[in-house]
Amino acid sequence: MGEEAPEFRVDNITLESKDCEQNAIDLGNKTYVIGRSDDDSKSSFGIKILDKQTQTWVVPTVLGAQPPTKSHSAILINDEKILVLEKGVSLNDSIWFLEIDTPFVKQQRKIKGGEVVSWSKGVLGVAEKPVVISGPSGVGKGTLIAKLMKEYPSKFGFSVSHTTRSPRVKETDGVHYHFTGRSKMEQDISEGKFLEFAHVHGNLYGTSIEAVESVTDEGKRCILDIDVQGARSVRASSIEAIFIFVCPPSFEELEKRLRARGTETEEQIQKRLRNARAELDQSNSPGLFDHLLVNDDLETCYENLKKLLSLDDDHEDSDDCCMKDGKTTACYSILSKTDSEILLQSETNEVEKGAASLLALDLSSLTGGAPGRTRGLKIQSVNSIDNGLKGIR
Ligand SMILES: Nc1ncnc2c1ncn2[C@@H]1O[C@H](COP(=O)(O)OP(=O)(O)OP(=O)(O)O)[C@@H](O)[C@H]1O
Ligand SMILES: Nc1nc2c(ncn2[C@@H]2O[C@H](COP(=O)(O)O)[C@@H](O)[C@H]2O)c(=O)[nH]1
Repeated sequence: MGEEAPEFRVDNITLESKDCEQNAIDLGNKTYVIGRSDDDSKSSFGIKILDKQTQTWVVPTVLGAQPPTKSHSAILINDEKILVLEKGVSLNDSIWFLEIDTPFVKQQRKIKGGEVVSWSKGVLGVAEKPVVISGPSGVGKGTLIAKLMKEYPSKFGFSVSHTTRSPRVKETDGVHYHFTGRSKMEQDISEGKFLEFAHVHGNLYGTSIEAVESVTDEGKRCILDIDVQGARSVRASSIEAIFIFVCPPSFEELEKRLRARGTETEEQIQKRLRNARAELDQSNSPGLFDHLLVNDDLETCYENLKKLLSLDDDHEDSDDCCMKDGKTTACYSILSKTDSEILLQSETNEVEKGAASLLALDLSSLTGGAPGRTRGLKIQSVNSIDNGLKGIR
């Protein structure tokens, strides 16, 4: 429902006063007003949309973790997203994208039946695709993932799922799963906090957006251990991932492993085995899984997994990002934009401390986005203002 527009016009300008800073971004028939004003709650980053034809304001549903409320500069990147750069914080923490018409936002608009926008934090540097591992219960997914995490603790991070099933004896809340009640989980799902969820073996399981984002924020590659329904949902989302299905050498061996694990009752084992047949049938669904791995001998399977993930290659991260170590503390604001780059200008005192005065954010480097982070941001220093502005204006 829209409310009547107040009597002022907005263009691509920053509206600033002592207690209020807002950016107004025009796109087609709409103007997006981003930022906090005097009457907004100080704890939220207000967003309003003006329909210029009807002169009505709409307050959209805002998804995703939002930037802390500080002053910012903003610029339209394309008809799908706006770059919002927070002022006064280090570059690593300052880059945010407000998605206004991405596929995810379009999908959410349909679900929620109203105007929706979504925040997605930018993450600097080369980012590798998340890895989705599926396969029938008892095939050894958890065992393989545990080996990977043990050998490469700084490279991989596990997406800790939520589940309504009870913890097993050796399971810890927050480590193996977030154990939760059904009504709480259903509530969180309805509020859009989950990337995917599914009813599996009689319980509800799901991957929260936060679970994936917290791994990405640590600069690690995210591993998801989810069932085939979950893999399908992630495949249908905007997240680009590698999908691996782990098969048992035989059904008999699968049953043997499940029984030997000793964590399920006979009734639960029977249910998991019934579901295993269906999951194995779906492993060949066209376009779903990128790789099938047979877990016969554990060490052989683990070596094959490492090959799939290129862990046997000695490849280095790309060297062309001046923020490769992600440690810069300099602060920047938006200067200008071309089709391929956005120029960022450092605050004067940062140059004195030796920070690059001008940086170029390569727009072709962006991957991912809501739900989740916008990854792979490539930023290069531009030697001089003259060089930097060549072809920019
Ligand atoms: N290659 C293997 N050979 C023999 N036993 C194995 C092998 N891989 C895993 N196991 C054993 O099989 C059992 C099931 O493994 P695991 O718990 O990792 O399966 P899972 O696929 O994660 O199951 P779930 O989906 O139910 O969580 C464990 O007891 C594990 O030690
Ligand atoms: N769709 C999802 N499936 C999940 C998730 N977390 C785990 N799982 C799958 O559930 C079964 C059973 O797991 P268990 O720990 O009870 O043995 C297994 O296939 C997992 O892959 C999730 O977040 N979403």
